[in-house]
Amino acid sequence: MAVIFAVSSAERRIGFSFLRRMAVAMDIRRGAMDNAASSVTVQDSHRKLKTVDDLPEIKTFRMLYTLIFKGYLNLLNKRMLHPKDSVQYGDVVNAVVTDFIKRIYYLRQMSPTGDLVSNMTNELYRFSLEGISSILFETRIGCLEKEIPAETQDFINSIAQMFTYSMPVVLLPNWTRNYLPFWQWYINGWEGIFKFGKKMIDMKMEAIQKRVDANQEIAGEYLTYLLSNVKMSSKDVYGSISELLLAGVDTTSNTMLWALYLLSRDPEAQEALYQDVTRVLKDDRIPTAQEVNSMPYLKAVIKEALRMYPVVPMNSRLIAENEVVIGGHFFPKKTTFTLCHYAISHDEKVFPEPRKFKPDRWLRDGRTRPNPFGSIPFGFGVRGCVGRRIAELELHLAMARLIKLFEIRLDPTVGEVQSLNRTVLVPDRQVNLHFVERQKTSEP
Ligand code: HEM
Repeated sequence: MAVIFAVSSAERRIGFSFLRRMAVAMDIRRGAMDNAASSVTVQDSHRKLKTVDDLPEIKTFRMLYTLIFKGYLNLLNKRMLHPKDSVQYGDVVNAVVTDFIKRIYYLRQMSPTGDLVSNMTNELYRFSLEGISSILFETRIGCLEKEIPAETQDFINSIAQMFTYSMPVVLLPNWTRNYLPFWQWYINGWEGIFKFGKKMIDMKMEAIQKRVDANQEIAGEYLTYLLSNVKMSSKDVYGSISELLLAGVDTTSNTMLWALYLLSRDPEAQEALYQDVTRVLKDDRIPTAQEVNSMPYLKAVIKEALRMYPVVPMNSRLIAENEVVIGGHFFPKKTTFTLCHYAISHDEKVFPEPRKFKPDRWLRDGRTRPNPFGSIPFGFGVRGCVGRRIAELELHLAMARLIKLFEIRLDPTVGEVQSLNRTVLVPDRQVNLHFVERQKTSEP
């Protein structure tokens, strides 16, 4: 039995319920729950304060809902959700991985031991932001350069500012906004994010227009597709790109961090991963997105890291229309269910030895595999994660190349890392890793 937190917004009271984990997961699969997410509550509370148009973050929520109700999400999904679509971003992601590896070499050289990279959270954040920006904006923004361009640094600071103050903004009563500075700092963060996003999108629009004027073919990936698709207004493009940008950075970077941390403590798993990758990549070639499909252990490592540290540890569903009985408990209409992915994916009935890193449990080699709904780190259904395939592509391509080049060892000063829930699951301390080079290769 897991503790699943159920909030009844209809009766404006909070209740706790003991539910069977799988019962809730199964109901999501059957689509018993509505598709609205919990952010509605935040939207409603903001709406009381000012009109929707006055507030940048309301615009974001509203745009997300517009995207869903106008069917735009399908448009975004079309370009992202399916493995065959995400494959087209393989080269873009690989170019970012190349620069990330260059940076790892540079940082190692600068370290006293010649192989240490400190503060991996920070380095992986740069990697993820560069990765998702290069997909969304179709241009590089310089996060992996030795000196980050000032404009990009402002953008990074704005994201941090918005996240830092989102907590006090949600927790404090609305009247405090006139007296305390948090609300304004939070809004300023959003403004910085939109300013950067808008500039990137406008630049792309200008380039597309020039090509149209010159009767040239329009070539490009994600943004070009959205901008040249008549169904979507530029305002909706600004909103959706900003949303994707925010959702795609901390999630991917922290998952990569947990996977590297787990591997650094498990030389056997690391060796199995090395064998899996080198079996496919016999020379110094860069793996393609398709080749990753022939690396089952690599995929299993990422699945297991997401099971142990589901980076989005909770997500919600609102049952809007019907009352339901789950696990013998009655829930009225308009009950918001918050699923605790962390509790679900540590159920020992589904995952024996749940606290042990065992990528093998995911292998399709004849063994009984866990119930696929035992771990659903990307959520499920129409409101499941839009960026799943992009995230997996980034994680798989980066991990394959890192493990081929280096043996990863945890710096002994780090100790046992605990996870903290800060909306995403983050480490409770700075994680430093030694990247011990395996052999000389043609990588920089
Ligand atoms: C390891 C990486 C990631 C994990 C574990 C993750 C997990 C999740 C989860 C659990 C949800 C809620 C799903 C639900 O309610 O059923 C979600 C939603 C979402 N994710 Fe991700 N995510 C990741 C990476 C990304 C990336 C890279 C992007 C962007 C490219 C992205 C974009 C989104 C968006 C836009 C939503 C909202 C979808 C909606 O509300 O309909 N995510 N993600």
